[in-house]
Order: sequence, then structure tokens, then C-alpha cells
Amino acid sequence: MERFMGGGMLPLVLGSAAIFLLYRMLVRLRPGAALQDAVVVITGASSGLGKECARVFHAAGARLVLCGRDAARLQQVVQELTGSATNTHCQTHSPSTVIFDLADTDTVERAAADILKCYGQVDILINNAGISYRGNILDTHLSVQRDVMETNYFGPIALTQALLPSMVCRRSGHIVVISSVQGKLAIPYRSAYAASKHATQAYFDCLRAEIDRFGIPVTVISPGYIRTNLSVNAVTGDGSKHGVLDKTTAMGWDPRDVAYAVLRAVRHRSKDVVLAGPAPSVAIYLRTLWPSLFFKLMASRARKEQKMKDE
Ligand SMILES: NC(=O)C1=CN([C@@H]2O[C@H](COP(=O)(O)OP(=O)(O)OC[C@H]3O[C@@H](n4cnc5c(N)ncnc54)[C@H](OP(=O)(O)O)[C@@H]3O)[C@@H](O)[C@H]2O)C=CC1
Ligand SMILES: CCCCCCCCCCCCCCCC(=O)OCC(=O)COP(=O)(O)O
Repeated sequence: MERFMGGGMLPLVLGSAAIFLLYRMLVRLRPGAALQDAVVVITGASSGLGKECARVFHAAGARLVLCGRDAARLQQVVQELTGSATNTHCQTHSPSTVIFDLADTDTVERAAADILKCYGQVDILINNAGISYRGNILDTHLSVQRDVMETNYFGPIALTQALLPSMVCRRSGHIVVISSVQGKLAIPYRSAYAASKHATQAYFDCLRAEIDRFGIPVTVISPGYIRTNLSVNAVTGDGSKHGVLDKTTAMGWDPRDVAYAVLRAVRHRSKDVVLAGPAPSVAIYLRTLWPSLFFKLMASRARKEQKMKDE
């Protein structure tokens, strides 16, 4: 074995690693799709990752349609974007806003019509808005499971389906969705959230295959923890607000870095991007390749968390 490694294997491994790194570098250096004047719709643009996406796509010269439930907060984002000097060579545009609640799927179709009225077309739809959940399944009302599903799954797919025909007509467009690492693996006390993100992953994987023939790419982005208000805004089993900035969230990635990664993924029309550290990335493979170990780890995590809550 030693002779084998010393003789031919080591140069082969190092050579393959060098070729892989070179390939990654070349992929990053590709110019990618232009964003100047592209019409980009961002849901959940009033805070967190959505707001940072608004910042980076605005600086790239996109014509933005910012969506959210709170008109005043969205207007504040518009003022921040138009009022501050952007460090960019691109020509920037003042964003438009469309106010609607994604959980109210009946109004989403009307909102889609309002979005299309802004610039007559949509080039990139970024389904970003979302809500999280913390709770024990035993103590969670079914209505909470449903509400999280409405905001994270039915709202975004209703908006996507309402805007898609206009993209298909033009044989042009790009659908992006911000899922989560929890769309690929389920951790304890996140049932409603993880289920909504798994459904999201499945739906947009189907969509990618179905609209490939129209040349419309679908990008699913699965981040790990990001420093935003997600945990503060999360709902609990009885529907009340969690209201706490969790340590995992506070120590998460800078939303600006994640927004730049979203921009790169859009430029390169990436299909599926995981933005997470080594533990979640390994855990995703473990779930598929060694499920029994993954389930044991999750059960022990659940017991530990329950014990901490009981104390
Ligand atoms: N933070 C994290 O650790 C991670 C976040 N993500 C995902 O990133 C996305 C953005 O979340 P993040 O920025 O972190 O969290 P925030 O809570 O900061 O932002 C959530 C955004 O979603 C909007 N929103 C929530 N509910 C609705 C609704 N019913 N209708 C319309 N808009 C709504 C909010 O707008 P408003 O309340 O003004 O209407 C707000 O702008 C989510 O999909 C989340 O799952 C993924 C992985 C990790
Ligand atoms: C390096 C060796 C690692 C071996 C693997 C051990 C298994 C580790 C389990 C890791 C679980 C990671 C969970 C990550 C969850 C996450 O990043 O979620 C992102 C979110 O969407 C956050 O939402 P939340 O509301 O839960 O804050």
C-alpha cells in the first residue's frame, strides 16, 4: 500500500486536486449574465437577506421590484438605496415596490399582475421571503404547520406560477428560490420549517426539469445560518413569536456575503448551491450515504435540547 501511495497515487491525487481547483477558479472567472437593466423581483426585501440582495442587485444596475408586507419598511429600503452613493460603475434605478402577504395566496395573483405592470416583464424572480419555526411536534397546533407552509411554500409557488407564463412567452427569465440547508436535512424542533423547505426543494427541482426546454434556469440556494431576524420572527407551536435572536443565528454568515453569493449564482445560472460550513455540508451527505448514523445523531441532538429545556 505504501509503495502504491508513494509510487503513482500521490501525484494522481495532487494532480486531480489541482485540476479541480483550476476548474473552480475558471468557473468563478466566467463573466456570467449581465444584470444592467434586468428586472429583478425580490420578495422579503424589507430586511435580512432580501434587503442585502436588493443592495447588491441595485448596485449591479438592475431594475428592482421589492416585495413585502410592510409598505413603510420597504419605502425605507428604497430611500436607503437611492439616497446613498453606490460604489458602482453601473447605471442604477430607483426601485418599485409591491405590497402583499405571501400567506394570502388569493391575493398573490393580483400582486403578480402589479409586479408585471412595473416594467412590463420580469427577468429574475428571487423567492426569498420566509419565516421559521421552533417547536415540539407534540405541542404544535396543526394551524401553525399550515401557516408556515403557506408563507414558505404555497406563497412562493403561487407567485412563481403567476409570473411563469410571461417568461415562457418570452422564452426568457430566471427563477431563484432561497431554501435552506434544512431543505436537504431535517433537524429536531424545526418540523414546519424543514418540511416547507424540503417541499420547496422538490417543487423547484421539478420546475427546473420542466422549463429547461424554454431556456429558463431555476436556481435553488440552500444557506446555513445567516445573521438576520429569522429566529426573532420565528413562530412557536402555539403561533406566538419566538422573539429571540438565537446564538446560531447571531453567529451566522454576514447577509451581505450571502447576497453576493446569490448574485454569483444568478450570473452563472447555477442550479443548486449550498452555502454552509463543513458540518452541515457533511451532514447532507451523511443523510443520504449513512442515514442510520444521521438519525442517531439527530435523536441525540433532540434529547439534549429537550433536557436543556426541561432544566
Ligand atoms: N437567517 C438564516 O439563518 C437563514 C435564512 N434562510 C432563508 O432566507 C430567507 C430570508 O430570511 P431572513 O432574511 O433570514 O429573515 P428575516 O426575518 O430577516 O426576513 C424575512 C423576510 O420575509 C418577509 N416575509 C415574511 N413573511 C412574509 C409573508 N407572509 N408575506 C410576505 N413577506 C413575508 C419579511 O417581510 P415583512 O415582515 O416586512 O413583510 C422579511 O422581509 C428565508 O426564506 C429564510 O428561510 C435560509 C437559511 C438560513
Ligand atoms: C465535520 C464533521 C461533521 C459531522 C456531521 C455531524 C452532524 C452535524 C449536524 C449538523 C446540522 C446542521 C443544521 C444546520 C441548520 C441550518 O443551517 O439551518 C439554516 C436555517 O435555515 C436556519 O433556520 P433556523 O430557524 O433553524 O435558525
